[in-house]
Amino acid sequence: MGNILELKDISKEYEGFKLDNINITLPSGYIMGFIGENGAGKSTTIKVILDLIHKDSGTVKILGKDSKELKLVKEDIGVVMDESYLPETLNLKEVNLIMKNVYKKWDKEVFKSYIDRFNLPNNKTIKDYSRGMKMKLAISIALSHDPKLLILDEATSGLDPMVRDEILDVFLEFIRDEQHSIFISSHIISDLEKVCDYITLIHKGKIVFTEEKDNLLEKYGILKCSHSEFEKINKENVKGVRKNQFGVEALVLKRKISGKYVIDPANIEDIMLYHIKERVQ
Ligand SMILES: Nc1ncnc2c1ncn2[C@@H]1O[C@H](COP(=O)(O)OP(=O)(O)OP(=O)(O)O)[C@@H](O)[C@H]1O
Repeated sequence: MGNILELKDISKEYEGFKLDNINITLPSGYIMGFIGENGAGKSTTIKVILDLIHKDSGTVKILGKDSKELKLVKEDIGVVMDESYLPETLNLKEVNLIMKNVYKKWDKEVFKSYIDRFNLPNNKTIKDYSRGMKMKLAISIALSHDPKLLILDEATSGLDPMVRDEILDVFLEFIRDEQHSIFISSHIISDLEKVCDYITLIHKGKIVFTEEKDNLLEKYGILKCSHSEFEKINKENVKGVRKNQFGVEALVLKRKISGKYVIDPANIEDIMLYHIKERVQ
C-alpha cells in the first residue's frame, strides 16, 4: 500500500505567520482529518498541496509525483473549497457540458447519479441554490471525474447535520475500495471523528500531532481529581489542564496513570483543545 499524499518539510512564511516544517503522510485508502484553530494554517497547507501558492521550501508528492509533475495527476484530485468557483448563472446541464471539457475522465452518468442522490434541481441556476445544495454540487463534481484523492477545505461548514451525515456517507463509500483517500479540514470535529482514520492537528503553523484516530482515543483520557491529588501526578503524562475552585480536569496518557483516579474517555475535540491550551499557557 503506497502513500497517496506526502508533505515533507513544507515551510511558507507570510508577514506575522509561518507554516513551519510541515510533515504529513496519508496512505491510500484512508481519510485524514486536518484540524486546528482559526488561522492555524489549514487553508495555507491545502493551497500549498494544490500548488495554488508558492512554498518557501519542502516537497509535496501526490500519487508519488511532485509539484513539477502535478499536471500529470491533476485529474486524480477532486477539490472542494469553501467558496464556489462556478459561475452562478449555470444550470446542471451546462455544468455537465463544461466539466466534460475540463476533465478527460468526466463521467456524466456518475454525475447524474450524485445529482439524483442529492436531489439537486435541474430547473434552477446555481444562484438559486441554497448553501447546502451548492456544496453538494461541488462534491458531485469533485467525485465525477474518477479522482483518487479528494481534498476538502471546510466543505461541510454551515450545513445542517442531516446534509453533513449524507455527505459523510458518500465519503465512506468513496474510500471503500481502498484505492481512494480523503484529506479534509473542518471545524466540525465530531464529523471528522465519525469518518477519519487519521487526525492531524496544526497549531500556529506547526504540526502538533499526526496520528491514527483510534490511537489517540485509546491513548488519552480526561482525569478528574482534587488539587491535592493532582499534585501527586507525574506531569510528563499530562497534556493539558483545566483548574477551577472545585478541582482539576486534565488530559492524560491514561495507561501511565496509576492509582484510583476517575479517568473519562476523551473525544478528538477534547484532545485538540487540551493540546492547544497547554501550548497557549
Ligand atoms: N495571502 C496571504 N497573505 C498574508 N497572510 C496570509 C495570506 N493567506 C493567509 N495568511 C495568513 O496565514 C495564516 C493562516 O491562515 P489560514 O487561512 O491558512 O488558516 P486556517 O487554519 O485555514 O484558518 P480558518 O480555520 O480560519 O480557515 C493567517 O494568519 C492568515 O492571516
